[in-house]
Amino acid sequence: MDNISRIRNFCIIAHIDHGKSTLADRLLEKTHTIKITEGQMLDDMDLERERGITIKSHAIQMEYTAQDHNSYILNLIDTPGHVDFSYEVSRSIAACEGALLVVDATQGVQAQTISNLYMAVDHNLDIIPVINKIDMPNAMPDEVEDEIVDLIGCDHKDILRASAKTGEGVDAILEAIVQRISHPVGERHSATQALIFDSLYNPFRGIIILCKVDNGFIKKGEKVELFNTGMQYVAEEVGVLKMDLVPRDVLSTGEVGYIITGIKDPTEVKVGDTVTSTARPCEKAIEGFQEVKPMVFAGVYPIDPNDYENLRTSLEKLQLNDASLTFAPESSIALGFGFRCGFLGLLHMEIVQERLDREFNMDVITTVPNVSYKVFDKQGNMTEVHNPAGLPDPTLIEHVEEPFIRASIITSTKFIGPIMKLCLDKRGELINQEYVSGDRVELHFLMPLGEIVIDFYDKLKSISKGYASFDYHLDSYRPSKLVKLDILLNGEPVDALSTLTHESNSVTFGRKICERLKDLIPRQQFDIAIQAAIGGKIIARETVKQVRKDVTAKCYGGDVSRKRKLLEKQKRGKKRMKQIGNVKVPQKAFLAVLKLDD
Ligand SMILES: Nc1nc2c(ncn2[C@@H]2O[C@H](COP(=O)(O)OP(=O)(O)OP(=O)(O)O)[C@@H](O)[C@H]2O)c(=O)[nH]1
Repeated sequence: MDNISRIRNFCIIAHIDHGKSTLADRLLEKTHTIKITEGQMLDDMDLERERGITIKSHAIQMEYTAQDHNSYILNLIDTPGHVDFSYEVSRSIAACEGALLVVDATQGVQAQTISNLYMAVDHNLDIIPVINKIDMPNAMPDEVEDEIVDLIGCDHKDILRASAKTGEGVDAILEAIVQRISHPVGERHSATQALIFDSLYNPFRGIIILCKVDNGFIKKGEKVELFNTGMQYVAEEVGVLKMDLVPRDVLSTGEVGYIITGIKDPTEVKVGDTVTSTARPCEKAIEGFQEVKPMVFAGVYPIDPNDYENLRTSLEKLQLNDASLTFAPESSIALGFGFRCGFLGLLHMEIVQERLDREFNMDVITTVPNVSYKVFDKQGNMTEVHNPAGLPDPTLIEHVEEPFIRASIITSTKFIGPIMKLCLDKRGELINQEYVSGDRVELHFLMPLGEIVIDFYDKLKSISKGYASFDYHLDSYRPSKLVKLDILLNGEPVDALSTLTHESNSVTFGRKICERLKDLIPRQQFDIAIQAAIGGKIIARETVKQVRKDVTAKCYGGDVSRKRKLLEKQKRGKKRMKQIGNVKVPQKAFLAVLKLDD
């Protein structure tokens, strides 16, 4: 396909649950790309379907005959909406010329509507605003239209109205994509430059690179080079992405497609890198691609120490299509050998843990998540610490800095009181507040990221009854009075349970953790003392009393098969338990800190 003027590369951006995936399905259906029978076709991972959210971005090509009777190629890149996955949004945006900005007619503009819009505007995308869910009885399309006009400064007539559920207004969206989104620009005859925006792992074919060709072309069978690594490969197969991979002879300027090179090692392919042709090499990589910045770190340890190498391979494979995941080996006295992983947020962390379990059959323990700290010693040297256990001796520390974020919260005025209280309790500072429309306001806070990762999002949702949306970006590192809180089980400190906390509430925090651990650690054959300590001083203590009865006692000498069954059952129940000293600690206990007030 050489006619670049007939290509449209676009993505759909929206706040979570505003209907991106449903609209994507409807576009696929209207263009006869697929027949929708059940559920949403683009969310193909089980996990996505169960959680009803889009985790991974997907790319798919449609053919559409427009009112001008010409046939167009529309490449849609679906994006996730949760705040943890904004990185995936940024890389989809980098491969597109336009975006549908979807806003729910019952909810109006929300925090990620704004942040995604800014990202799209930064990349000079043509924006088509769409008010979705107009079929709902409580839809307020006129009010939402006013909000969008205020936000983008567009004309009322530029805003489309649709229902992704009933299909109303979807034809007009397809026409608008053709008419209002620019076609890609690029030089077919210049050096080859293609942006890798995603990659997939296939056990038979190796790594599948998804890319958009910005300039030049890539031919089947020719040699290609990954710009940043300098590694060369043969493009064994190239093609476009429909519901399946569709092989082609060449991928031309402006096209979105895939390359199979037989690469087996996931670490060789970096999302954001540029692919070029060795015959027509480019001089510079494609710019403007946002570097991935993990915000939250946690230890991930195999329950069975023999699984360490398997865990490494699994993480490498996961990283391949989740470029925002980082990991480095670490060891813990309590847990043995594992990895310190970097995530974009807590939801991302949970999803990685579940994917390790489901897709790679790995049983892992995840430790308390924390942010990264900058530790300055008395000589003025700075080290970045991703694990509280790695904090140097307090006598050597001059000061510690922690990351602060700028949070934006959009809500109804009636929730301002409780939201202010929540943010101030989390050491936040109100910067300003602005009216979005009617009774809705946007609040800006400066807050420590460490407080957000703990349980902020859930609390915000509950106090606002779901009517508050939240977005954030990193502001700066600032000095904070942080202390390390250690947890001891039967007198032994457990490094994997250490946390850094603000001095002002460290004692209350320590007490709450002990109480929570008491509920989470099951009774065993002996009493278990749980203690919290700061700088060697015990500040709280709880005891888990011993069990009285041996569960298998009544089987001794009796029914062997029954006893085996009972043990099997216990074994399954123990799946996510780790033996620390003589105490068995379940996965939940490592994350106790996240749910202190439940
Ligand atoms: N009534 C009605 N419901 C809709 C419409 N569009 C989407 N929905 C519903 O809204 C919910 C969220 O839709 P999704 O398409 O999953 O939203 P999303 O924006 O893709 O969500 P994430 O991928 O998780 O960000 C689902 O229950 C849809 O069935 C619509 O036009 N009308």
